[in-house]
Amino acid sequence: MNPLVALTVAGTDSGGAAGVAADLATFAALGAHGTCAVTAVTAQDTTGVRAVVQLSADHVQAQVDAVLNDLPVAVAKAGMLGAVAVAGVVADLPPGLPLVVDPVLRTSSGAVLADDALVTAYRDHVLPRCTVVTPNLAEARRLAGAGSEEPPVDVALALHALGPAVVLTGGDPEADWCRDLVVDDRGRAHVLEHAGVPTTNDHGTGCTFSAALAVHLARGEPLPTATRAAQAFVAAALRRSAGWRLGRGRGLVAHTFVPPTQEV
Ligand SMILES: Nc1ncnc2c1ncn2[C@@H]1O[C@H](COP(=O)(O)OP(=O)(O)OP(=O)(O)O)[C@@H](O)[C@H]1O
Ligand SMILES: Cc1ncc(CO)c(N)n1
Repeated sequence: MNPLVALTVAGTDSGGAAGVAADLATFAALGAHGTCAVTAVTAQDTTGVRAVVQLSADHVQAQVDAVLNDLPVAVAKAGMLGAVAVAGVVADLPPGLPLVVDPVLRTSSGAVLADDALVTAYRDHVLPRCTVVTPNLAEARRLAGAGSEEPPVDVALALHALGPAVVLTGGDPEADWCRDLVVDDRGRAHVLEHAGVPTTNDHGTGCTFSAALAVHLARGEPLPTATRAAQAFVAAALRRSAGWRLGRGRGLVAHTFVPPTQEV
């Protein structure tokens, strides 16, 4: 039997925690074959982003075409896009292909990965095309043009009004409970609460979550069920890396699935 094939359109993280590395590791862990179209190459580690080389929209399109013309891709996810023209490539993915968009506007270390023109392109072209968008609250407010006083449910509903279902993620290393707010395709809101894992080794959670969500949706699960499964996948990964002491900055969410072979 063939595995499900998933495509990520995203940037690389040289530290191996976020972006394409997280997506391919997550697809593999869930039994899917991962393919990728790289949008940008970052020089990045646990302390932050040092440099970014943006790939041309033509080259991103060429990677997408190579994959789609050869392999039976069942679902796509988009992470860092980096440029308005690349947002256009994502918006032009074949209309029937389910698409999860994790808007990458700024990293947790503070690097700005999207300017105002790219935010506008997300709002006008990418969100109306995608199946589900998975921003955190700061990203959701920026995409919706909402102020800090607007309640999260209203922000999520404003994004839903642009077209997609929404999972507004609420990861918090200090909270006993994390709350992800789901607005399904019919505009019904569900708060999906789960136990927080007390760890600051959480670099890469957003990418890992949206990649896991894409695989579960492609298997036909309704959005709340797929969200629960993706939450559980991230929580297990966070528990696995909670004791790691790797890097000088914010540590990595685990993408290893067998016990470590060497301690450092
Ligand atoms: N400490 C934690 N314990 C349990 N679940 C967590 C924790 N941190 C994040 N999550 C979960 O991980 C998923 C991704 O959410 P998060 O809010 O971290 O995304 P993000 O802010 O976009 O991540 P990133 O910083 O990688 O961009 C959500 O389901 C969230 O609840
Ligand atoms: C390449 C890349 N994509 C996404 C994120 C989001 O955290 C990141 N830090 N780097």
